[in-house]
Amino acid sequence: MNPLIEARHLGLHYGRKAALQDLNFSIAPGRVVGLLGHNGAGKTTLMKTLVGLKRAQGELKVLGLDPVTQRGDLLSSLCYIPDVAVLPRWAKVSELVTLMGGLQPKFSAERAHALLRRTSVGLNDKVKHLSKGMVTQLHLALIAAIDARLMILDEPTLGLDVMSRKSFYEMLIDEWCDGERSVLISTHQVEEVESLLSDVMMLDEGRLVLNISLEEMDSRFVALSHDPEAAEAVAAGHPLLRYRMAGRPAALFDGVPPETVAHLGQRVRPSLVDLFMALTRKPEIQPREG
Ligand SMILES: Nc1ncnc2c1ncn2[C@@H]1O[C@H](COP(=O)(O)OP(=O)(O)OP(=O)(O)O)[C@@H](O)[C@H]1O
Repeated sequence: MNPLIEARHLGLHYGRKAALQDLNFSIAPGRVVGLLGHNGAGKTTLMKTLVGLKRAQGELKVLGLDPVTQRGDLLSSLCYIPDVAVLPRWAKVSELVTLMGGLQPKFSAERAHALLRRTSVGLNDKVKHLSKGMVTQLHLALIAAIDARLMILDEPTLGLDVMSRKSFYEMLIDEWCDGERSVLISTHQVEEVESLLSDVMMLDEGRLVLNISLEEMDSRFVALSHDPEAAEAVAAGHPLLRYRMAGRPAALFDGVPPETVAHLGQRVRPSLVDLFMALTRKPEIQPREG
């Protein structure tokens, strides 16, 4: 199957600042990919590049098209919610549905109505009277009613409470993902999205430090939960990260822990958050030695 996104040696500078550095990746159909990274890691820049709002060096094909020179064609098969997404406050929901129908040939008003029935947003409501969570649900309903192959969401649930975030992701997975379409979602809610994702891409200061399926992640990374007395001996095995898991010290290894330390604790499954911390930690959050 042809990948929906194919990027080779992507790089982008803002003046002297390297925002994206030599990124190589592809996204196949039917994937739900999480794009994780600290503030300023380059997530928004990458997403803008994928939708043709920024021009990067290197080779990039999205749905087989060049996002800058073939942007018009690309936007007919791609949905994108930017991090600063806004809907016109004066508009009624029904007016937005009509507007979308005029703008997007692959938009289905019927589908939008069906999606909106899952939410507490009414067709006669005005955007300015909706809560932040309702506006986000409305936005997703409008975007998910487009029969596209790829959806790009930049921190779609920012500022929403936990219930609104949950219902947003439920609607996305139940109503839009069909095994053929792919979604790329950037988020800081690493714990919450872990169960939704098929793959994860981690950016750190513009570099792709991990690009892996959740299945591969499970088989590749191992955490060792151990007694406090074993801390020094475990540290000698050069783990990626030392941290605490369920109140006990733990160490995260890329691959099986070395024989010298494997017997010192119990092997446990590391979470995505553990891995994120290990691969992208900033000096201020590194565990203290000793
Ligand atoms: N228009 C711009 N001009 C100059 N520098 C920029 C511009 N936009 C972003 N940057 C810089 O590029 C880097 C990547 O920024 P970007 O917004 O892509 O990160 P991000 O991962 O989306 O961050 P956040 O999680 O805070 O939204 C940062 O160092 C940022 O300061």
